[in-house]
Amino acid sequence: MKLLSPQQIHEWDAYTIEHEPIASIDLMERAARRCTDFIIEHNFKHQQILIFCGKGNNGGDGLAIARQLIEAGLSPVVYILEFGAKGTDDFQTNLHKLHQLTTAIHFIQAAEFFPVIDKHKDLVIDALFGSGLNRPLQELSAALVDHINNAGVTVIAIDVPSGMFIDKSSKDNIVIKAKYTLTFQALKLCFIVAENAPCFGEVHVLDIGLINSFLQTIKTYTLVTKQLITTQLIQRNAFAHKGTYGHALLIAGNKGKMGAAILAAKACLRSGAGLVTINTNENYFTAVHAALPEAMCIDRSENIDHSIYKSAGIGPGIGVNDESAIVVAATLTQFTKPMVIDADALNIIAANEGWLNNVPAGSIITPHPKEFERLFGKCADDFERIEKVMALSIQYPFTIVLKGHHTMIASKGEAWFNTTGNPGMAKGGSGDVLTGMLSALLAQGYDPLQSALTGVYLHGLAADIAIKNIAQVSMLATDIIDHISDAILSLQETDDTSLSF
Ligand SMILES: NC(=O)C1=CN([C@@H]2O[C@H](COP(=O)(O)OP(=O)(O)OC[C@H]3O[C@@H](n4cnc5c(N)ncnc54)[C@H](OP(=O)(O)O)[C@@H]3O)[C@@H](O)[C@H]2O)[C@H](O)CC1
Ligand SMILES: [K+]
Repeated sequence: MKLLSPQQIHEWDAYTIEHEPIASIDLMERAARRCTDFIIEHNFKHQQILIFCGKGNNGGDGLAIARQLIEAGLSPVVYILEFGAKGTDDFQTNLHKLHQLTTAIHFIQAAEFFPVIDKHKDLVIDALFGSGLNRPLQELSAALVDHINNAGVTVIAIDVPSGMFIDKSSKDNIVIKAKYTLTFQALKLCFIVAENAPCFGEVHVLDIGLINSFLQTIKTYTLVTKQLITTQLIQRNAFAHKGTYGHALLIAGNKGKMGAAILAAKACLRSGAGLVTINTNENYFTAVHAALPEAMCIDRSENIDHSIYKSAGIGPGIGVNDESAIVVAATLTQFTKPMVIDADALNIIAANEGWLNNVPAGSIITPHPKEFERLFGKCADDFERIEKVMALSIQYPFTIVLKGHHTMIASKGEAWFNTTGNPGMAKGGSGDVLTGMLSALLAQGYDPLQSALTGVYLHGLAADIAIKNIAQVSMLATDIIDHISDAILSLQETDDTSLSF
């Protein structure tokens, strides 16, 4: 599934109108019908539905919803934000139809016409502005959105909360705070970024029958879904032995942080690496062997024969200190195969100018936003960060995994956003698990981008499976590891639950 810009959405609309073919007004009717069905099915216990409409097609949707609700026996009241200009053709057609059914249509020309909103009795449908928003809300429209937000009422936003841009930052702007957003046909970038989360609430993607073949021609961000991942899986060979699936080296752990190394190593083995060796201080070998007998250890002060390892993961729990910096510098220059670089290894690279240029081609770096900032500087907002990641993925020969609720994976100017995972993962150790998983996939011969997409997806999926039986607040990184196998097994099932959002 792809994340389209407003222009691409508009073109998709036009493509469907021409090729289905369907009249634009009928497409609006279909979109409105999906929203009306949602409202009726959810059986909101509110006594009064207030529908706020602009005069574009988003407002047209609102008018069509009002009519369909009346036809279903409800009595919504419609408020139209009046700027003096005529509405779009489909808006006007729907206004005309609505006038035949009700007189409860009010025009708002000034703040004195704002209705009193009772949060206990009213349900608000926000159809003021949709994908046609081209500037921040100001004056009357901003005052109306403030008025709705201040009422603390349940709001259902149609397509997008009014005031929210689809593909650029709306930070510090006035935006509707919706409890539900009913967006048409596909997710949009605005629902992927954390900065918009307080405004979009629960996002439901409603299928309005736009023609999917249009998407084949579109180059844009893609969502990582089950379908994408299952097509990339490498099947195990019946004649395989432990050497077939690679030996992963994990340069991880240090005094007080051996847990990071053990988590990474266990995740690495659970994700299919044939052999795992942890490079750490000799003093901690016993801890590793007690917790994970399947893992081997080599001492950090020894010279490493890099040739025997198919992949390396460096960073979890190594600490930012001179000894670790020496290991990072040596590994960057001597380990010529793809590696996963995480945590303190990233912090060490960030603190040493020019080291980023030594990262071997085909590697994967996995910063969270703070580590990203240390490496590449501050960004004003989430959208600027996404653009920066895109530019960096062209500039550098490595894959960037920017961790977050919808982890972004970028390589060579193309980017994907993950769809699995949950807030239970916001706990120490989750990142170490991911490093182990990615190292395992590289060791098995997945290419770096495939490893990043598959590893990130499975990591989130394992956590999603874990919370079926564990409260999100109680989930541990170990629980993610314990469900990696279930996640892999579930890829063999045919239903595609990953598309739900
Ligand atoms: N495939 C689909 O997704 C479908 C979408 N539908 C719905 O259509 C809207 C998009 O409708 P559109 O008419 O293009 O745009 P809006 O309704 O969002 O906006 C209308 C006009 O409002 C003006 N505008 C923009 N920003 C502001 C602002 N800050 N303040 C005041 N006015 C603003 C602008 O006109 P200007 O001439 O003033 O620049 C907009 O053109 C989509 O979101 C869906 O809800 C279809 O119903 C079905 C298919
Ligand atoms: K809206």
